[in-house]
Amino acid sequence: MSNYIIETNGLTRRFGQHVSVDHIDLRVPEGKIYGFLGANGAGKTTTIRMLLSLIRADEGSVQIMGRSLEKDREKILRNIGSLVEGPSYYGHLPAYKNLKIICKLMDLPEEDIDKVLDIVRLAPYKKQTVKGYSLGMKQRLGIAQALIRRPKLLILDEPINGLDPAGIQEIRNLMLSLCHEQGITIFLSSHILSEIQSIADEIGIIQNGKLIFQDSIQELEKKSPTKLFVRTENQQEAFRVLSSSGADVVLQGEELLISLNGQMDQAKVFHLLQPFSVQHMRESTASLEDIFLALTGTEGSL
Ligand SMILES: Nc1ncnc2c1ncn2[C@@H]1O[C@H](COP(=O)(O)OP(=O)(O)OP(=O)(O)O)[C@@H](O)[C@H]1O
Repeated sequence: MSNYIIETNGLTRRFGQHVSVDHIDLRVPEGKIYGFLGANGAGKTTTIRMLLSLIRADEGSVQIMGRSLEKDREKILRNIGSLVEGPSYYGHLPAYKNLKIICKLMDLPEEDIDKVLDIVRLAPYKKQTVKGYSLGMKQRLGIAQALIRRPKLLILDEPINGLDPAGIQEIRNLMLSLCHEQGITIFLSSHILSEIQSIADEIGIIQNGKLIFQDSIQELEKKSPTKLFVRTENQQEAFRVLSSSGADVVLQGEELLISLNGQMDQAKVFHLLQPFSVQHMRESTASLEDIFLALTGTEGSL
C-alpha cells in the first residue's frame, strides 16, 4: 500500500464544454496537512465533491486509504469527516444537541460529544443556541460534526473563508492539534496562500482545473519570488551599485525593491549594501498571484 491517504489518477470533471477538473493526480501523504490552493473557480470544490463521491467523475480514479472509491464507497466515507460549503446545523438548538442528533442518526457513541466539543473549544458554549454563535464558532461546530465520526481523514472546503484574524488563528491551531495530536490527515482548500502557508506540510495548486504544482511547502517557497525592500542613506548610489552588479532592482517610492534569485541571493545583496548605511529592510512574502506568475508565467485569475 502507498503512503498516500488520497491518490487520484487522471481525475476529470466537465460541465458542458467546460473542463472544471482536468486530469489531476493528487498525492496526499498520510498524517500531514495538505493545502489545496486555487483561485475562485479553479476547480477546488468540484475536486472535493468528487473525493466525497457527491458528484461523479467523468474520467479517472480515486483511491482513498488504499481502496477504490468506486468499489468501497461506504467503507471509505465512514472514515472521512468533511465540511463542504459551510456547516449545516439547527440554529435554535445548542451545539450539544446538534451533535446528539448526528450521533443518533449515525449510531455513534454519545460519550464522544463532550470530548469533541472540548477539542474545538466549544465546551463552554455547549448549552447556548447555535444561532448566537460567531462565524468562527459555527465553523468549529462544523468541524466538531465531522470529528464525531472519529475520522482518519478530514476534508475541509475553505474552512477559513470569511473568518476574522482571530477566527483564522483558532482554526489554524485546531488543524495543527488535530493533525499532530490526534493523527488525523487534513486536506483543506483555500484561495489565499498566506492563510494556509504556516500550517500546510504539502501544497497542491490548481489553476483552470489543472494541478500546476504539488510538493512540500519548502519546495514551493524555493519557487516563490522573494523580494527585499531596502532603505539606505544613499538610495541613488545603492541603486547604481546593485544594478551594475546584475541585481533586478527598482526604486519604488522611498525603497529599493530587489527581486532575489539564484544569482542574487540575500547574502550577495547584504554584501553589496555593506558600504551604505541600511536604515530599514523588510522581506515580502509571496502571494498566490506571485506564485502563479512564477509557476506559469501568466497572471492567476484571482
Ligand atoms: N454544477 C455546476 N454546473 C456548471 N458548472 C459548474 C458546476 N459546478 C462548478 N462549475 C464550474 O466549474 C468551475 C470550477 O468550480 P469550483 O466550484 O470547483 O471552483 P472552486 O475552485 O471551488 O472555486 P470557489 O472557491 O469559487 O468555490 C467553475 O468554472 C464553475 O463555474
